[in-house]
Amino acid sequence: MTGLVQGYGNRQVIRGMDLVLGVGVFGLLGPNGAGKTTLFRTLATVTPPRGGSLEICGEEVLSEASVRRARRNIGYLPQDFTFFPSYSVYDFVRYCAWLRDVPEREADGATRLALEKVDLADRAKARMKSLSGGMVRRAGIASAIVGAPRLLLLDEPTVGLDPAQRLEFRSLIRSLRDVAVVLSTHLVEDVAALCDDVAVLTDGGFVFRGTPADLAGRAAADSFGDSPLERGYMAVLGQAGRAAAV
Ligand SMILES: Nc1ncnc2c1ncn2[C@@H]1O[C@H](COP(=O)(O)OP(=O)(O)OP(=O)(O)O)[C@@H](O)[C@H]1O
Repeated sequence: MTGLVQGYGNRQVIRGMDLVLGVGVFGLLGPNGAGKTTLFRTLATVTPPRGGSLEICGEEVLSEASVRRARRNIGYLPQDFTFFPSYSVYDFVRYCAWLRDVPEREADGATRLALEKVDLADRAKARMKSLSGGMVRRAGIASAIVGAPRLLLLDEPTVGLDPAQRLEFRSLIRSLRDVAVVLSTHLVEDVAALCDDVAVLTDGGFVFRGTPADLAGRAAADSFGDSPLERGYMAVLGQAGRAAAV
């Protein structure tokens, strides 16, 4: 994306953002209201940009036809995703495969594979409304990865997962090949465990981009936090806040 602008009403939320992503896991950190979900919705082509340009898999997203082509390559797990409660887990993921134009002859196999990857194969026939919160989140992850998208957008995917499930989620993400993953989280340990590249978003712009080790290196002697990465993150936010106040 180049010079991307996004907002609501008179309010600008993303202010002229440039971002190029390749294969790997890109972590997006930022406080509440920083614009992470707004950025995800724009990358997922749910909301057209107000300004600037967006290119997905080498094609600029402009016309309705280019949006449709882009969506075939995008797996998106929104922060609050919806589903038909009476659908079975299998039908929910299969429906998402259909929405993404996964070829008909591949859709059943892709659905089964996605359910296996999130360890829900044995619940395939259960109704969505009968699942626990963590299982619903795993079904959502399956709906995002079904059909092996090239761009995977995961907005706070680990919310509601228990510690064992979070570890399984990490190994699932590590097992993905040839995918650009964008992962937003409030848990810096997820970033430390998964990301090669991390950015801190605040007030609609990036105030940091680098490796998790670079971010940890930004910690100052008086920074808050229980780990080097948390202290680095808090230091970056503190510096951004002071700069904005000047
Ligand atoms: N539909 C909307 N209409 C108007 N303003 C909105 C809308 N959605 C989000 N906003 C505003 O845009 C800003 C960015 O919100 P966004 O949800 O993108 O932040 P976020 O970084 O995802 O926050 P969180 O960590 O709480 O999920 C916030 O000030 C929010 O109030």
